[in-house]
Formats: sequence, C-alpha cells, structure tokens
Amino acid sequence: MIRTENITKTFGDNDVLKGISTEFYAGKPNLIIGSSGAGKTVLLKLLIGLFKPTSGKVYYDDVDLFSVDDDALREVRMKLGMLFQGNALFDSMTVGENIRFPMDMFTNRTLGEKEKRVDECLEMVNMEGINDRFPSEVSGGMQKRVGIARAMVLEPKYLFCDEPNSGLDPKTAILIDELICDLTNRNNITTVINTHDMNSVMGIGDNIVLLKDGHLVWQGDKSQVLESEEAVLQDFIFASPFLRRLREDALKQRHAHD
Ligand SMILES: Nc1ncnc2c1ncn2[C@@H]1O[C@H](COP(=O)(O)OP(=O)(O)OP(=O)(O)O)[C@@H](O)[C@H]1O
Repeated sequence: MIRTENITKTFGDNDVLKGISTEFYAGKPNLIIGSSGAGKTVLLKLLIGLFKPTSGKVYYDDVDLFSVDDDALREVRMKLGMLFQGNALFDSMTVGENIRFPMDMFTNRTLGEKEKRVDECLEMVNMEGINDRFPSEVSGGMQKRVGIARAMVLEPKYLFCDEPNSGLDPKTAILIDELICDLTNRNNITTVINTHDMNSVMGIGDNIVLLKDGHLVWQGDKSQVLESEEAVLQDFIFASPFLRRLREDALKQRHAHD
C-alpha cells in the first residue's frame, strides 16, 4: 500500500499539487486520471521519488519515503517496477538484453540465472522465444509486453505505469490492461497507472483518483462512475455528446430495472 499525506508541489510560482491525501492499494490497479496539466505525471514522479514534495509525506507501507536513510531508500527502490511511456526500450539491445538490464544493474546473479529469469518473464507476458529479436522487429503491443516483462524482472512490490496504452489500438490496449491487472492480482502488487484511457477506467478502475488543477476531486471505483454526480468526472469520462447520450441511456436502463 502507498499512502500520500497532504502532498503539495510548487515549481516557482506554479502550485502544481495542492494537498493530495490518498491511498493506493495492494493487489489492484490504482488509476490516476485527469485532463492535461492536472498534475498526474508530477504526482507519479513524486511517488517514485524523482521529485521531492514541497510539503507532505509519501508512505510505502510504514516507510516514510522522504525521511528514511539512503540504505532504506535503496531497499524501497529495489521493489519498484516502472513501465515508461513509449516503453523506453534500448533499440541497440535485443529483447532479452533489455529485460536482463535491471538484473545487470542491481544484482550479482550469474548469466545463467539471469537468462532463466528473462525466459520466465517473457513467458509471464506470453512472449516466449523472442529473446534474440530487436525492439524494432516486434509490434507496438509486443514492445509493451517486453516493457512489462522488464518492469517485472526484479519481482516488484510496487509497479508504476505511465500511460501504458498510448499508441495502441483499442483491442491491444485492453489486452495490455488485462495483463497488468492479472500480474497485479496474482503477485499482490500495488500498481499505479497514469492514464487518459476511458476503456481502462471502466475496465480495470478498481481505485480511481481524479485530479483537476492539482486537487483530488473524486476517488472511487468503476462501478461508481456512471452514477456519480461529480461534474469534473462526468466531463472527463463522458467527454463527447455521443458518450453523454450513452451514459444517459445506461442510467435510464439501470433505473428502469430498480
Ligand atoms: N519539472 C518541472 N518544472 C516545472 N514545472 C513542471 C515540471 N514538471 C511539470 N511541471 C508543471 O506541472 C503541471 C502539471 O504537469 P503534469 O505533467 O503533471 O500534467 P499531466 O496531468 O501529467 O498532463 P498530461 O496528461 O498532459 O501528461 C504543468 O503546469 C507543468 O508545466
């Protein structure tokens, strides 16, 4: 579990986060949503310790991320997995070398042990046998899976995904969501996903945190989205006239059955 306590972040005279107190739970995908400039990326960077808050606290279970000594911080960092926007795979390395990279950096495992773990991770994302291909030789959806395999290689307790669906067609995007969700449930990981994708919100939104102008304006799960009266949420999720009509129809049907 990750908990934030009244987090603020100011750059110069720009108050980007204005007191965020929330929890991200283990074993479920936690989504941060909100329109452009709301502060999602800044919050994600704070959670992983890339930015320090101007004030407030971030707790990983009982560990206060910004008050612990370097050894304890390193211990927390070893438990973080990160799926970067656009995958951030190294083009000059094979798929296998990309997945092995965190083990080369942070462990003393033998080459045999590392190769065995690479195979396990490729199997985990249903991509067995593509070790020797280069990222440019596989599709965008496959690259995403490789990115997930790399994020999982050190068996993270916390997984961060920055817009995991960007650049994917809707069907592939849903498969990637399901894969992240499945790995999260099976391994009891606290997964935090920064997303704009409405399908993700309605498909895997077990805990949704909505930001607007640096404020947390709504928190709930996908089953509460349809009925919520929160205008910012409705504007964000049902952004087009077509989607607003769909929501009205769905609400009518639901109330007709009540
Ligand atoms: N390193 C930085 N220095 C100064 N200002 C920053 C920095 N990073 C982000 N900001 C500012 O913080 C605000 C929120 O940016 P952020 O990237 O978190 O938005 P976002 O919700 O992730 O938007 P998007 O969905 O477009 O990625 C913006 O006004 C941005 O200019």
